[in-house]
Amino acid sequence: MFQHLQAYAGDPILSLVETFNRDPREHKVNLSIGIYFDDAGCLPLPEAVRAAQTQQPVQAQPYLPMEGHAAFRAAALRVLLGNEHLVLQQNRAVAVQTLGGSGALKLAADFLKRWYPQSRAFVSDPTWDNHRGILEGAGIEVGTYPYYDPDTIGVRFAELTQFLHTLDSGDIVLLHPCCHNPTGVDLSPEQWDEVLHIIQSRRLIALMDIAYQGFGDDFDRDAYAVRKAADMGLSFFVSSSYSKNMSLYSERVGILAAVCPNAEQAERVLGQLKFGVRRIYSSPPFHGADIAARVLNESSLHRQWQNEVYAMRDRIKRMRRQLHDALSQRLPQHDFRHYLTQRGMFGYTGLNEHQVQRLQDEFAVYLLKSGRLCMAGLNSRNIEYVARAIATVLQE
Ligand SMILES: Cc1[nH+]cc(COP(=O)(O)O)c(/C=N/[C@@H](CC(=O)O)C(=O)O)c1O
Repeated sequence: MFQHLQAYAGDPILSLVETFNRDPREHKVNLSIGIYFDDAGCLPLPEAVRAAQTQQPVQAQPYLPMEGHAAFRAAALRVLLGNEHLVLQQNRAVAVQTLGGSGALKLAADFLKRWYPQSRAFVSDPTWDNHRGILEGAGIEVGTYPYYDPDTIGVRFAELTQFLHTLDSGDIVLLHPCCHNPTGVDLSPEQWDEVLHIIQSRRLIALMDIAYQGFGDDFDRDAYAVRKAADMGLSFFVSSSYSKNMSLYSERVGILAAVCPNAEQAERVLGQLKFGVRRIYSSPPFHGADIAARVLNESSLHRQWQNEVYAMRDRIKRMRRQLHDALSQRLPQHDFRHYLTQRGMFGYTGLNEHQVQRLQDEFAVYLLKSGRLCMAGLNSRNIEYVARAIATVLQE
C-alpha cells in the first residue's frame, strides 16, 4: 500500500538532533537546535513559569474554543503591540492560540493560500529551515529576497529594498522582527521604516515571525517592526512563539496575530482563522497556554519572567564575547567581529559544509550545515573546547 512512498530525507535541524542524541561520545556539544541551555548545560524552567505552573488546578479541562485560551491570546497581543496600542483599543487586532510558532505559520499559510490564492511568498536569503516547507506545504509558491551579505556581515539592504519594489500587490513577505534566524543580523529601526513603507506602498502582505522576543534588546525594542507596522495602519500577520522565552518548547505555545483595517474585518479574519484551526487540529492544548496566561497577566510574575529572559539574553551575549575572544586569541589574523555583532540565539559562523562536517566527525561539535551555531549551547565548560575545534577546522 505504501511502497510508492519516498524515504524521509530528514530535517536539517531536528534530524541532526537525533544524530546528536545517538552520538556516544561523552564530550559531544550540541550547538545545532535553537534551545536555550543554561551554564550547567540544563534546560532551565524560568521561576516565573514554575510559579505559574504550581498555581494550576489539577483537574480535567474541557476543549478550549477553536481560537484558544482567551487570557493568553489577549496578553500575548499586548506583549507584541504594547499594552496601550490604538489597534487594541479599536479591536483591530485579533489572535488565535496556535501550536507554537510553527502552528501559527501553518495557519497563516493555509489562510493566505485560501484568501490570496495567486499570492507568492518571499523569505529572506537565508531563513529558518522550516519557513519554505510550511509555506510550500500550503501550496504557496516561495521565492527569496536578498538579505545577508557575508562580505559586510550585514544586510544587503539596497538589494532588499529594490527587490521588494518588483513584487506584485498581494505578494507575501516573511519578516523576522528581531534575532534573525540563522544570521543574527537585524534591520535597524530606520531600515524597518523604509521596508514597511515599501510594503505599504506596494500593498504587500507582511507575515512576521517573532520567536525570540526579549533575546535581542528587550521586549519592546524587539517588537519595533510589529508596532511600527501597526502605527502605519498596515494590515499584517505575526507568528509569535513562547517556546524559547518561556521554555515551553514541548507545550507548543504561540499565537497567530492579525492586525486589520477595522473591527468588522478583524472579526471576519478571526472567524476564518478559527475555521482553519478546526480543519487542522480543532482546538489547541490548555496547559501551556494557561501557564503563559498566568505569567503574562500577573504583573509580578510578568516582571520576574522578563528579567529571567534578559538573564538568558545576557548569558548568550557573554558566550558570544568569550567565543570571540578565544578564537581571536587562537587566530589573531582572523576577523571574528560577527560573533559579537549578531543578536539573539544564533551565530552565523561562515564555516562551510566541510568544516561543519569536520567539527561533527572529529570533535563531536554539532552545528547546522549552514554554519549556524546556537550560542545558547555554549557554557563555561565547553567553550574553550569549541573554540579549539573551530580554530582547527578554520586552518584547514
Ligand atoms: C524563526 C523561528 N520561527 C518559528 C520557530 C518554531 O517555533 P515553535 O514555537 O517551536 O514552533 C523557530 C524554531 N526554531 C528552532 C527549532 C526548530 O527548528 O524547530 C531552530 O531554528 O533551531 C524559529 O527559529
